[in-house]
Amino acid sequence: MLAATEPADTYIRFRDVQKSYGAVSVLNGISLDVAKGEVLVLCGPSGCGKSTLLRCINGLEPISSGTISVGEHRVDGASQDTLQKIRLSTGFVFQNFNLFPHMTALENITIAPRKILGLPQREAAAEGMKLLEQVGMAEKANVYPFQLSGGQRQRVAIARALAMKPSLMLFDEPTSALDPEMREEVLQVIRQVHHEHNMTMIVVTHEIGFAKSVASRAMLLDAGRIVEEASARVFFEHPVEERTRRFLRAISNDL
Ligand SMILES: Nc1ncnc2c1ncn2[C@@H]1O[C@H](COP(=O)(O)OP(=O)(O)OP(=O)(O)O)[C@@H](O)[C@H]1O
Repeated sequence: MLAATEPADTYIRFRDVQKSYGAVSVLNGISLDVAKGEVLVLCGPSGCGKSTLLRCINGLEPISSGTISVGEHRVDGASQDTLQKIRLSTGFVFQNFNLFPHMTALENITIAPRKILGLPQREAAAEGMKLLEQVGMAEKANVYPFQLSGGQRQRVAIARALAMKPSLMLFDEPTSALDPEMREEVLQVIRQVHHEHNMTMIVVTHEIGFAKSVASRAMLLDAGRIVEEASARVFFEHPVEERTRRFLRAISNDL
């Protein structure tokens, strides 16, 4: 049952989440709601807990206390069966692509639908080709990851995540390993995925232009605490907290 203050269309809900690695406390009382179809941009200094927060969402990291729910599922304390359901409905795109090096672009995309969903090869390949077209990579279907640029690898990784028809996409610094000229092509694909699928997304990124163009909300995390959370327009143009202003100045100077 939802509390009266919670929006009915909440897809991800954190309540007072704490996460420690041994004696090191990494998330310190995170409470957060992400609505269905919303794009939340998450930023913060190195080591503040951004990747840990993403990994807690699909149970890759168990939390120390508090509660997390995703869709109809409670993540903390979930059975392996439930965790599997949550992970299958969550696409995860990492900084370093994590493509299988010995498989072509198309094979990278079809492997999970074939092995996990039991899709016949022909159907998986047809779906895979559609996705490669969507990310502008159809002509590279039979090419291996080492023959692709970083931006192209990341576009294949996005198509691979989409092949499982997720309801949620988590992006962990998807462009930070890329040269500046390749970043835009990946950001454009992420924008397009959102527009075409109206998918709920959390994107860890410091790309302000991208965040302004696609994010509904943005949030600054520092030392495992939410410093500021606001609409993307307010967050990037009129942040309330001095810490946010300082952070935004610092990342603008790095660009
Ligand atoms: N498996 C682990 N065991 C122990 N400590 C960890 C583990 N994973 C992360 N940490 C620590 O937790 C803290 C937060 O790490 P996390 O990767 O979530 O930060 P981040 O904000 O994503 O950083 P970055 O921007 O550098 O990727 C860091 O101090 C990190 O060293």
